[in-house]
Amino acid sequence: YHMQVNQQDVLDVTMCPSEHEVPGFSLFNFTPRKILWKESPCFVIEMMKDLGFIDTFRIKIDTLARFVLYVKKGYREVPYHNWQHAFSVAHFAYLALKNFQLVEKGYLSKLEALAYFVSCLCHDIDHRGTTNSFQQQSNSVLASLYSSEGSVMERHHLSQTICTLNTEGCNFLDSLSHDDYVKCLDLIKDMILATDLASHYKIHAKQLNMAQEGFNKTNAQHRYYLASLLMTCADLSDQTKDWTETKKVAQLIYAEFFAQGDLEKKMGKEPANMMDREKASIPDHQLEFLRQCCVCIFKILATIFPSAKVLVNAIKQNILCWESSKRIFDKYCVEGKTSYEVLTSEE
Ligand SMILES: Cc1nc2ccc(C(=O)N[C@]34C[C@H]5C[C@H](C[C@H](C5)C3)C4)cc2n2c(-c3ccccc3Cl)nnc12
Ligand SMILES: [Mg+2]
Ligand SMILES: [Zn+2]
Repeated sequence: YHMQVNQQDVLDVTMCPSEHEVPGFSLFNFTPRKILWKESPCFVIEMMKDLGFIDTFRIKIDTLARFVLYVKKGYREVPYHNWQHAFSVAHFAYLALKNFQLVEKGYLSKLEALAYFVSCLCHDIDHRGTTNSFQQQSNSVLASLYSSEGSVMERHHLSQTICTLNTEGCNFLDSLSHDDYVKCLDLIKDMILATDLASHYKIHAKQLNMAQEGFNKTNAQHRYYLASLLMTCADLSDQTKDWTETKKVAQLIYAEFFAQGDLEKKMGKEPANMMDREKASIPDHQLEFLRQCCVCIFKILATIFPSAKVLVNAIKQNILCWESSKRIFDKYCVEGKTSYEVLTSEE
């Protein structure tokens, strides 16, 4: 683990001009993918300053800058699960913290808010663009390490996060009290493991129940369900943006899925339909995913935070767009094009 981040890079980030006043930056319809890759580390620092973390936790900026640069280097150049995804997920955490006033209204403690933001930034570190089931199928090193506990990739992302914190000059949490430090790492563990979508499906009913009963701040289970919900919403936040963004993100996700499918075919394995570029019907699969998974999760969020209603509406809008683009897909697919060719062709 000897990737070097040079001192000049660290200085550039610590000196980032605070006039990063990008109009609409803290609104739900802002698309963080438009932030320049080179400037993104500065924006991470700006968001943490704006959220009050620097003062509350006496964070040294140059240590934080080095941590952020190592985390950014820790992401691979895969189509979807790259640094840009991490940055966009952390940006949603920033939006949620500000717009739902999660700390001000007592939903999260300041320490939980810090853990939430950091977990979003780190939740997919060193992702290879392949799924947990692929780790088992291919008997990867990560599977041999973690498959007995499940959530193979997520356990690896957590391990990479801890390793980065323990890298020389990167532990920006070292001014926390011992108890707060242990508590923070515990929270980061729960939050990163919560991003395994298979785990989300297991607690979805309980989260719905919690929202209907009414969130109880003194109930530890409720706090755990809310933290998990906030992680899943951040991870899926691309789906709450406008159609152009949603379509662009779908191209990246399926580029990853189909690359895995191609690999599985080479390994003599039969890929799942959603991974097979010859069989997948992208609009159908996306309509199912948005209707079965996304809308439900953001409706629970909107039950607790009424201002999240706009996010549910954005997803419903994207469902309509997938339905109308499905008609176009069906026409072209009759002519023998695969749905990926249609998705990536300029309309
Ligand atoms: C737009 C969009 N579509 C997506 C369609 C499908 C799936 C997906 O993993 N489905 C499942 C379906 C069942 C039960 C579990 C395990 C497996 C079997 C595979 C989940 C994810 C999708 N996804 C994600 C995303 C979120 C978290 C981790 C990885 C990813 Cl890729 N982020 N955006 C999207
Ligand atoms: Mg993940
Ligand atoms: Zn993710």
